[in-house]
Amino acid sequence: MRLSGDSAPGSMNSSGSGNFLLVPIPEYPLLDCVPNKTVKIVVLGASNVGKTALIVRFLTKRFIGDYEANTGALYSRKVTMDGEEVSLQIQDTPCVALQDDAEGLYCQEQINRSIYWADGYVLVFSITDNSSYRTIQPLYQHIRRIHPSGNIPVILVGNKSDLLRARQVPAEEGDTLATSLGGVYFEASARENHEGVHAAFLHLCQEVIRALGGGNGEKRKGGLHLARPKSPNMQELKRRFRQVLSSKVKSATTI
Ligand SMILES: Nc1nc2c(ncn2[C@@H]2O[C@H](COP(=O)(O)OP(=O)(O)OP(=O)(O)O)[C@@H](O)[C@H]2O)c(=O)[nH]1
Repeated sequence: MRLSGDSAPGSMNSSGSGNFLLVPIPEYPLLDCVPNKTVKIVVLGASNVGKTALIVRFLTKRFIGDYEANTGALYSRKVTMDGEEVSLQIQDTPCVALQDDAEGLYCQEQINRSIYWADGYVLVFSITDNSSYRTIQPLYQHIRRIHPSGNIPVILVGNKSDLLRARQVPAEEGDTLATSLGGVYFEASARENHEGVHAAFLHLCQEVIRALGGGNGEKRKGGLHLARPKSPNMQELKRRFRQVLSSKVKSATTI
């Protein structure tokens, strides 16, 4: 899902649907990235598992409960990790779904772009929804098809751990699956707890930095060649850039 009003990050504007709160997420311009240290993370999973809620919890420490339908927002943040400044970019995505044969995935092109673009992957299911758990393996295989070689930094998050009575997926299954994907399993509740969510994202960031060799953020780009995902932030940036250009042209022509 998508945060209401996230095209105007950082503002407290309450316009738009009255049913949704706007959480201000501190942003900085993408052009202002920390040189050579950018960590790009994409959050993937089935519908209603809490992808947006986890991102919002991680970035704002808050849980707001209701979110608008997701169009794939990109959030950017400067963070300090192990004493070093890092540009962190987190891509929210529309849901993926299993095909009828339960092997393949319905997956929008926008998601493929995000998978290609990212350095690290948060695969989310809900512990209360077994079918969301069953999408994880095909989802990982899909990522593998886009990145056929090399290490894929990945974590598996079983969200909604506050709903213990409705649990459909035992923790051991999450653990086993994560291990088989070469990642670590985190159980978390975006609703109830910031620490678990924070620990999960932090772990992935560290894995990504390690995989990039502490290097320049440029990684293996085997497989498909896909453009960077479009995001509200980039579009806004381009709009501003065009504005500046056209004002320069105007002032140049009036001299
Ligand atoms: N109880 C509980 N509810 C949660 C938790 N995380 C999210 N939710 C609720 O689950 C619903 C879906 O959350 P979203 O963050 O919109 O999920 P999403 O995966 O982005 O959904 P899609 O846009 O369908 O892909 C919302 O009603 C949230 O309030 C959680 O940890 N515990």
